[in-house]
Amino acid sequence: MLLEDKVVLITGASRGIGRATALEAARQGANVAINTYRDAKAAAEVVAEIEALGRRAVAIDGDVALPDSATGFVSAAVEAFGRVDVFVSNAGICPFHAFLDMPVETLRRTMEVNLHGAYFMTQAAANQMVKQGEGGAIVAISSISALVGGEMQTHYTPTKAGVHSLMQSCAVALGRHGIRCNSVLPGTIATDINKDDLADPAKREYMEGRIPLGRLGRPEDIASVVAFLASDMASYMSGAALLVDGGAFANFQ
Ligand SMILES: NC(=O)C1=CN([C@@H]2O[C@H](COP(=O)(O)OP(=O)(O)OC[C@H]3O[C@@H](n4cnc5c(N)ncnc54)[C@H](OP(=O)(O)O)[C@@H]3O)[C@@H](O)[C@H]2O)C=CC1
Ligand SMILES: C[C@H](O)[C@@H]1OC(=O)[C@H](O)[C@@H]1O
Repeated sequence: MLLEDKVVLITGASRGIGRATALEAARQGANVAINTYRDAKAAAEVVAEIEALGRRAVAIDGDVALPDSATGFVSAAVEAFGRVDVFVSNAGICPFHAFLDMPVETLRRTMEVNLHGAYFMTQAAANQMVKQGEGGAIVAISSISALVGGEMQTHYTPTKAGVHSLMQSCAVALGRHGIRCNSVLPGTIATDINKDDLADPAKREYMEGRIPLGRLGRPEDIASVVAFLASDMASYMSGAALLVDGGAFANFQ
């Protein structure tokens, strides 16, 4: 097992990639603290699924856009499990919208959840790891969108480039403490975040057609890579970005 007896914290773990990552961490032997936001029922289900795998879990409610949610999440996790070994910054939103009439509030909220949220949470987790003095691993879910644009994602793609950049700078800032910081760049993974966008059969077919492996990603495709980066198997990786997209980025023509 890659994460035996580690304490793993994950934001936005009620569903999608966060949920799959929480379950994979438990399968790999970790006890898991999940941050959730609006869906207490889904949070309770994830906790029950982790417990069914024989590991311990707690769910802590909080909007990642608020600095207090970060300190609250980390202190609740430490209260439950005594320490933090791995932090996964996953929570994110992507309300598709055109550029020319982007509502200010949509731009602001996307920046605050995706980028400020990753910043506050990473900072709180890192402070706990530094206090423990035994290093740690931080993995942020960035995106293929850190590298390429999207017509309806002008507010979103900069946050994903920012998350990747945050991990690079944190790798520099935290290396002396033995804390590794890396990002994962998923391609198109079928989750609720793009359910409406991909409900258009033409858009779905186009996106699938871009992928050499011939299918959209599944949350589990990302969870296994996060587990690897969080584990000692990746002990000399820091400041790196792993693209997990079925080959989509490489497919120019
Ligand atoms: N799916 C994809 O194709 C890709 C996704 N990503 C990134 O992966 C991450 C996860 O997305 P994905 O699983 O697809 O999407 P989902 O919509 O399935 O899940 C998003 C999760 O984030 C949580 N969340 C949203 N806002 C907040 C908030 N303010 N505070 C705390 N939690 C919040 C949601 O909680 P709640 O249930 O309460 O709303 C939910 O658990 C995102 O950062 C996304 O940008 C990157 C590349 C591709
Ligand atoms: C929400 C998008 O469908 C998804 O998220 C990303 O980061 C990529 O742009 C994916 O296509």
